[in-house]
Amino acid sequence: MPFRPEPPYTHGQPAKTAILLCNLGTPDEATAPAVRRYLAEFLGDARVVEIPKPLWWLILHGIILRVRPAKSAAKYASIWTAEGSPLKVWTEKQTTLLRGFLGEKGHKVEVRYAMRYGNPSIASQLDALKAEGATRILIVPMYPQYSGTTTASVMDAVYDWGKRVRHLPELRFVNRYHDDPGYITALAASVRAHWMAHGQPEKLVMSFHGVPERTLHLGDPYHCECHKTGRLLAEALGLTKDRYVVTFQSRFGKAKWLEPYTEPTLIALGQQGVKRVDVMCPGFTSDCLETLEEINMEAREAFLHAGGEQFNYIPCLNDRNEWIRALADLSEQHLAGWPTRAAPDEAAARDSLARAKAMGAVR
Ligand SMILES: C=CC1=C(C)c2cc3[nH]c(cc4nc(cc5[nH]c(cc1n2)c(C)c5CCC(=O)O)C(CCC(=O)O)=C4C)c(C)c3C=C
Ligand SMILES: [Fe+2]
Ligand SMILES: [Fe+2]
Repeated sequence: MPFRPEPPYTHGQPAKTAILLCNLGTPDEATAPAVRRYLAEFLGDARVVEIPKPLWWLILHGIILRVRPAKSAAKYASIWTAEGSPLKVWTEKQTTLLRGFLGEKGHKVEVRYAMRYGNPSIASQLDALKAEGATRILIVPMYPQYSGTTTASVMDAVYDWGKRVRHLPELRFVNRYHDDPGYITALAASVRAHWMAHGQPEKLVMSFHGVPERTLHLGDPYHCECHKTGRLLAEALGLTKDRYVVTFQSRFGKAKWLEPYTEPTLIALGQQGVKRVDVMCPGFTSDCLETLEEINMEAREAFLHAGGEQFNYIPCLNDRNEWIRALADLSEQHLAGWPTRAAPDEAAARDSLARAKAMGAVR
């Protein structure tokens, strides 16, 4: 792809910092065509499904994209809000709150969000930031636990954008924050607030999104990072090992995924006589289809059918104050030590601009 024209004079300008929060993405509408478009992009990503392309393309386009969109669209319809998909609504809100939070602390930082799949795309938001003069961009994936399937895929999208940009901004990435004290504190505060209102359960189920088990054997740190989050959260809450369990949800396809699976664990707990569970999804920074429908509807029903009596869902971090503060602290830590250039070099700027004008590149 050819490089596109860019403003000729950009050196010597003062550093302008921006933060791009990157989430997974969600369909534009809760309809089968919109879900098909979204799933085609998502499941067409070789980071997400590692089956060799010719075979996977046959399965994806021949079966999955014909069958799944209608079923998934009905599920999306059950959680859709007046403002749109919860994932997008929360991500948007987090962006606004983080911008305000950093502004109040005196930081001149633009904050935007992008979606890895669907809209607004990572490329479109990076284009917009560059057009606004951003010279340093911190990429913050909204995934606390690093996985090749998610975090690395955000990086791919950023690098792909960079391949067609002549004058690249400086880039920094946050790889992980599964053990960040602010993130753990925010999770613990959300559980404590829930317990204040409802008392404590027999078991706290911490359900993380699953990934194929083979990714663990191939070196993906995701499984270990989920367990570390679980352990740190349990420690913060003073829970002994018998009071909580880390599980994995959202299995996709026939392969073995990380175990124990969430729903079968809840069924087993119900059958063993556990009457009350609290379920939370610490790996999801906003509520979405996988938490609101799969956990709070489907898994709830499975537990209650298996003999359980009380199923409490603890919402994701969403717009919690402690979480926005954690995001602000995390951003500050990653922005620290990033040198700002001294005052712009006025002479160089005039000279460069005059040359650009002489060449007819700018008017
Ligand atoms: C939180 C981290 C996530 C990981 C890791 C992850 C891996 C992963 N996901 C799929 C397949 C699907 N996931 C779907 C929805 C979905 N996944 C995440 C997050 C992670 N996925 C979120 C936040 C959501 C919800 C999006 C929303 O719009 O609310 C879906 C689509 C829904 C459906 O059709 O059921 C699929 C499919 C794979 C294969 C995978 C790793 C290999
Ligand atoms: Fe997923
Ligand atoms: Fe699901």
